[in-house]
Amino acid sequence: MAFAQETPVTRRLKRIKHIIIVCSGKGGVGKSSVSAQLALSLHASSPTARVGILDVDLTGPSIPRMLGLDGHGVHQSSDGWVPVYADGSEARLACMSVGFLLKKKDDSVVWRGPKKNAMIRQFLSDVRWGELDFLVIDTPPGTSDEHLSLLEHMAPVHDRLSAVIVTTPQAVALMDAMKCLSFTRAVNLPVLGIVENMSGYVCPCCGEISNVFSTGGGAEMAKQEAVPFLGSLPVDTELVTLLDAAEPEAAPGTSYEPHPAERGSFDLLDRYQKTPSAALFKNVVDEVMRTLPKVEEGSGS
Ligand SMILES: Nc1ncnc2c1ncn2[C@@H]1O[C@H](COP(=O)(O)OP(=O)(O)OP(=O)(O)O)[C@@H](O)[C@H]1O
Ligand code: SF4
Repeated sequence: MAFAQETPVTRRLKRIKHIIIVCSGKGGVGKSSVSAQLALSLHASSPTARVGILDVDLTGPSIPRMLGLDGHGVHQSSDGWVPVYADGSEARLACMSVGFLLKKKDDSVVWRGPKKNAMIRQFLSDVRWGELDFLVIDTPPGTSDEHLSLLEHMAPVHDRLSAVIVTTPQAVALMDAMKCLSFTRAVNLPVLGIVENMSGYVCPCCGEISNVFSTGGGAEMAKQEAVPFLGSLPVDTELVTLLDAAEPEAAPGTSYEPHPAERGSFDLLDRYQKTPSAALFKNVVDEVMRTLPKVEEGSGS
């Protein structure tokens, strides 16, 4: 697609087919883990899928840890920032996060709006994503400056944008998810669907899913608001063990000292596929694939 006026942002984004913004009304409902799983599952959906994940949760970047990429840094090439690849030399799962710019992973980011806006513009204009089928964007909880900056900078590619809303089944989370949905309507951002996370509990012994608390609120909300329901994901202890403890792999007999340009070599992709969550998330991806053409067609009209 040609743009009326090519800008540094459109120059990068024109080679990205679909951009999925992951939002939640409330913190801690699993937005980052859903973003990470969406990227991992889209990557696994085809041997040629090219996926990027951009973490714009600037004050709480958790994507590097979840993908086992903590400790990596950003490498500057003559053509911009090189993302860190979570799948090693295959280079089909590219990741960029403010976490890669911090000297220490526990450093905090205390920035005002203009600095956050500049960082987001730089992520969109300077990262050498190359051709991507999907770019998944993990955003901060609620509706923030970061969301507005993203939408402003990506206005020329608005017809490729859509949102996934993550909620948990509890009433308070659903109320906040409703606010998130109102925001997407106010800014004319098409919604791919709602994911209900932490819906039930997978027994680590037998894999049976028990409904410890209420479930089904996300599906009900989707029905009432006439948006697609993408699926329910239970609390999965295997997933926590994998994503929360993900550490970069050290070569045998060495300590891990990543070079900024080094690519990830972590076997997280294979291990994720063996969790109960991966099988359930495949249904979410199937729904995403079904909904995406309808949503994008609608946004272009
Ligand atoms: N389905 C799940 N099963 C088990 N643990 C989960 C699940 N979803 C998320 N978690 C865990 O819950 C915690 C919070 O998840 P996550 O960081 O994804 O939430 P968030 O909504 O992005 O939070 P924040 O508000 O900090 O951005 C993490 O430790 C994560 O591993
Ligand atoms: S779900 Fe089955 S294995 Fe798990 S605790 Fe209950 S009875 Fe035991």
